[in-house]
Amino acid sequence: MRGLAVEIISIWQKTNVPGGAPGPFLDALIEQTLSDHPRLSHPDRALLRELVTGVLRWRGRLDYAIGQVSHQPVNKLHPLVLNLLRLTTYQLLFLDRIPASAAVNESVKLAKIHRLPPALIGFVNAAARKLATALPDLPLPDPEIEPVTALAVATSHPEWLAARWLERLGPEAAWKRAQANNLHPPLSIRVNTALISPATLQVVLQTEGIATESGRFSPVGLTICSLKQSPFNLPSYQRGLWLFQDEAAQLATLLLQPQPGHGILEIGAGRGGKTTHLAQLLRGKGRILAVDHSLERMAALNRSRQRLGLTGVDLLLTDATLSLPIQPEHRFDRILIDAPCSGLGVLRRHPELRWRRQPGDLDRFARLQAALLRQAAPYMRPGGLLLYITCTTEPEENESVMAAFLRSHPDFALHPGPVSDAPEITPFIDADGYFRTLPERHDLDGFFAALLAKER
Ligand SMILES: C[S@@+](CC[C@H](N)C(=O)[O-])C[C@H]1O[C@@H](n2cnc3c(N)ncnc32)[C@H](O)[C@@H]1O
Repeated sequence: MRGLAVEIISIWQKTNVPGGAPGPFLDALIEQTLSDHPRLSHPDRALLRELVTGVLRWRGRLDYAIGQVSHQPVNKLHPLVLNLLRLTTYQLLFLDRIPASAAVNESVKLAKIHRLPPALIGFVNAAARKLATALPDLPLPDPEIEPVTALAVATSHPEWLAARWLERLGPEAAWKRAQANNLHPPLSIRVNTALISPATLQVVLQTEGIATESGRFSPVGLTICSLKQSPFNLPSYQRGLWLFQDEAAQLATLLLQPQPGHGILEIGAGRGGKTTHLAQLLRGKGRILAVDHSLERMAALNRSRQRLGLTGVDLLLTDATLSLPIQPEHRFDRILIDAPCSGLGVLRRHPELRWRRQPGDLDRFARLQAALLRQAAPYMRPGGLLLYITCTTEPEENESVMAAFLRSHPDFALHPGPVSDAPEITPFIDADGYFRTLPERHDLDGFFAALLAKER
């Protein structure tokens, strides 16, 4: 298991260099490995996930500890040696069910299996032993003396993010934000209300051995209490009764208030988390044109709509920053821009993203988001609604993009007042009229949404 974990971590690191072309998602690498090893037991599968995501979540803290016992700087260590030591340190710090001696011996065994030269095997052995002895008393940087480094190391975030949040939010809120990013998110699912009600699905899941609770915020959400088997083999999943989705995403979609019979344009449909929700709300009446430039994601959306038994969705594979292949006079009742973004609001769900992102990414995404809005806006009918959603907490991709769009599109305005179709949204609308969910405040993914109305 540990060998597979190190392999996945090493592949992710090699293919996701900050500033380089985007590589495969960590989730996809884990899923691929699991499907290549179908005989792994459920506990082994769970352990593999925990080791891989745990090491990448805590990489900053682990590297700090390794740096304290290594005579070489961490960034100069052989990549495999570093990943073996990260795995060992993670086990020593966070997994008390694995004895320290076993964690140390395992790292040496893996170094030998990978045929590292004897000097490097010796280095792994010595460093792992030192870590096992030193870790319990290893002091962390003092927040009074080095506030940025202290936050970055203790909560395992890159220094640029720690510095940015300390400056913008102040120390208390910055620490809460960073700590919340290291908690495991609840297992939230969305009920396919085209086929079943939330209450009935709870009963069905109970018969399958899965206890659930009602969604805390979303009227179509349930929370799985604990999962001791692969959820994807459950009959209820295969019959399309539900899908995994954070409640923040469910709430954000409700803002658009689609009505049966509506024509909806969705830019950035991806794997269709929100497309399929919109299709549920249309109740088979109306059409959604789901646009994305990723063939792999459109294929996943296609599979998802089939599994969920939803109709009325047309797929358009195109780069939506360029002029859209839609009749110029065509108008939609609703437009959803589910914008590509830095994902800094979903670090608890995708902990590895924090090492992938760089400060310059925020402006790069803002330009992309502005281009998508610019191309879609002319297709809005007067009196219609446009919803802009991101899963980032950073103003460059949220408020600034909206302010610039509203300046250049005076026929659009922020939708005033409460959302009549979805009263559960109201507590998440801030004083500026934006929808916002925060991991540290709501135990939800960090989403931002702005609902814009086009004048009649
Ligand atoms: C936030 S994700 C979509 C999530 C998805 N809507 C869901 O709810 O599951 C943003 C999507 O924008 C797509 N995208 C990024 N740049 C694009 C472009 N230039 N044209 C079209 N789609 C783009 C990405 O492929 C990605 O699927």
